[in-house]
Amino acid sequence: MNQSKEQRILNFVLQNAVRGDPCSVMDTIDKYCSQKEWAMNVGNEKGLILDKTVEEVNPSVALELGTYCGYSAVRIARLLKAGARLLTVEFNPEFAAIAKQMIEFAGVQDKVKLLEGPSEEIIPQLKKKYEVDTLDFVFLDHWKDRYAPDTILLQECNLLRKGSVLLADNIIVPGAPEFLKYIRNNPRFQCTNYPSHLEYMKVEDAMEKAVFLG
Ligand SMILES: O=C(NCCCOCn1ccc2cnccc21)c1cc(-c2ccc(F)cc2)cc(O)c1O
Ligand SMILES: [Mg+2]
Repeated sequence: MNQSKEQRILNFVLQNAVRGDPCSVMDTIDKYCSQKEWAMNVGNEKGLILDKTVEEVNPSVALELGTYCGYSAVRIARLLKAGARLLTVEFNPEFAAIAKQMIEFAGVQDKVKLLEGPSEEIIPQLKKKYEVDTLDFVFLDHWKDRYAPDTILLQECNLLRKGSVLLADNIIVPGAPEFLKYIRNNPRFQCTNYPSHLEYMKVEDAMEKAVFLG
């Protein structure tokens, strides 16, 4: 049975990247997806915005919604301090299996917990089942129409504290209009927009940072 694009990306990494070297894994994925097959990794341009935000927050507990092949999980985990952890949620079992191998090859598996399932089921489990108190950082990169409802759900589950930082991908393409409307009109969030480009393309995109004010 012929391979999926995600399997081809993983194979290219296994054959060309340096095991245990997260930057080598990121660069190899970016090389494949810019030269051979486009894929929806956050990429290096928006990835630098993600890096700066993670370094600024220096989270002890981070959540990612939308693992895909594990590119941004590796990107985030490589910057985490000793003892800090990333919980990353993937809905698609095939993608989760690819991401697990990607994360292990990069050598960041001790910092990453990959959770399979829909965000609306997993978010309410974070406190009790996954021993989370509050989240310092949340990267939203899953279904764009889930950004707003999941931001509301995070608040309802008391998972945000004063200063928690949300960073959302794809504000322009594919777009998250309901999220923008919700977050920019909400006095409990301080928002910042970061213009950029769609991964591997000359198409405009942007990220939105939202700091929870408590
Ligand atoms: O669609 C995108 N991402 C989402 C994947 C499914 O996520 C589903 N999913 C993952 C966890 C999870 C948890 N609960 C529910 C659903 C959950 C996405 C799409 C594009 C894109 C841009 C231009 C195009 F022409 C075509 C596509 C770019 C991106 O950067 C993206 O992130
Ligand atoms: Mg994205």
